[in-house]
Amino acid sequence: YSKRQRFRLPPGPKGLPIIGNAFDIPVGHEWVTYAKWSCEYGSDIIYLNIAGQPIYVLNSVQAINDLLEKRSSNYSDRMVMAMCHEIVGWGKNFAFMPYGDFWREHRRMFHQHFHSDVVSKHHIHILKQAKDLLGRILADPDNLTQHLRFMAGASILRVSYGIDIQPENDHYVGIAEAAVHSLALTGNVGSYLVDNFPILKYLPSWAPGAQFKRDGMKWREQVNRMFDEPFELVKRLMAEGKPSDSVTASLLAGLDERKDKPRQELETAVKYATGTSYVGGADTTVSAVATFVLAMLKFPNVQSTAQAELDRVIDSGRLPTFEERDSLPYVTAVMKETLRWHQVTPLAVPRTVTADDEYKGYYIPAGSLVIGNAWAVLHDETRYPNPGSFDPTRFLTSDGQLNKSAPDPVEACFGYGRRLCPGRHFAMDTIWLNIAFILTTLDIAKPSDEMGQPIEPSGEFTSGTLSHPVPFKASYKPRSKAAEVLIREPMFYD
Ligand code: HEM
Repeated sequence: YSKRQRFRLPPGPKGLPIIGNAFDIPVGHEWVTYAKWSCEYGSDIIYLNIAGQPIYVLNSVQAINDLLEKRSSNYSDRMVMAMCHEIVGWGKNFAFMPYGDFWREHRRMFHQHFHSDVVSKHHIHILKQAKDLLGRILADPDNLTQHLRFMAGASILRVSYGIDIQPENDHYVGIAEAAVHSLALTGNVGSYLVDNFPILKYLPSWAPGAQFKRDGMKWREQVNRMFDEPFELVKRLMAEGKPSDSVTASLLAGLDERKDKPRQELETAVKYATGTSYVGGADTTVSAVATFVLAMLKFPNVQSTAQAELDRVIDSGRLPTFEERDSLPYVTAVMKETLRWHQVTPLAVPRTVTADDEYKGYYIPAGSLVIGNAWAVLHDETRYPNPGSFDPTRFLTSDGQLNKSAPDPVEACFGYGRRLCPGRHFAMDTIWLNIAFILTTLDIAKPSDEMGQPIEPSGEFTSGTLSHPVPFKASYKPRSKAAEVLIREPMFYD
């Protein structure tokens, strides 16, 4: 009896011998099923096991705070996946590095250039790309995702390496996109047999059945190019006495004072830390701004209320600035609601447990995978009533100011504890400004079909670590002649 008590596990679907819950886990939108199970089993912590790998899904803000925040030192490790991290080389991305000193070095370097007090030095690049986006949308309204990718990729590459990318077929974007493609193919636990049986990684590439090794080596080259090429460019320019104004150049310059570690080791950390920013920052921002546009189609009253606020605060003929953020609480609430309504990363990035633990009388062995279900937290009716509705007023007081005591989606949408997204300030500034620029200048509406009927967006989202709105059509019209001029005229940051 005492042994059974000691190894008591949380409730969850029963599963089959050996393979466990392999067939219970839904193929898509797992976050919704996990939240449903949580209600059905009456437990905010759910247990699953896939072929012997224990998985704990946390479905409440309390469980997430208790484990991923308060016991962060035990819950900050990542699972090493043989295919993605080792063979293809995505282990260079510090978001996937095991918890420890090596990861800490990268995180510290990244933090120096993206924490809340310094992120404003990147505003000029965010402004330029947000303004550029307006013209692109207007010129080619059917390719929103492509324009958002340009906006996000261009600002992160400029900030990280000082690279101004070409409007079409840019070399560095091409390299990064090719590399990121392999992350989508290999990044999910269980996509490759070698993840469950790591011994297979020692198979030679030529061996029958080792196609994964051959693919892996090809993808590895792309990943290496993504980390190496822009970094080498910055180094070359520095050697020629023409250092770029960039995070990489600044971190490299700072290494001259470091005597605690060999130079080569520190340079590698700079390379990996800045290389991670494109992967962490490009697609995530794309998803968030696309979600905002989708919400404007489905909730036109929100769009008009936000535009009324902008018209009140911003004189006609100019764009909002970051300095005016405090005077635009409704626009800020739209950004918060965008991040809450649908999460870019509904299950964040899973953790592994370093040492055996116990929570609410349940046993959590070392090596378990722990998933914080951000979607469940941000759709918890007790904290966010009527969670399916896009309602920015949930973050406002009755007199229209930001309500400091309302729950904030940042509690879950950027992850948790020591591995909380370090790019969140940059991300929120980018999303806020793009929302403010779009609402100031453009009216977003459902386009009409041949019969003149409005085309409804499906309102669906893709599955995977990163979730995007399924592509939808929208029409965009300048809100006035002045807005049209504003979009076309160069600004001081162009
Ligand atoms: C809407 C935008 C974004 C969302 C929703 C998002 C979300 C996340 C999440 C959920 C994690 C994992 C946290 C955890 O394990 O608990 C993460 C990690 C990370 N993010 Fe973001 N992110 C966004 C934008 C960015 C941007 C713009 C950057 C870079 C400028 C960035 C850089 C990173 C890095 C470097 C990590 C790894 C942190 C670590 O493992 O220590 N992210 N992000």
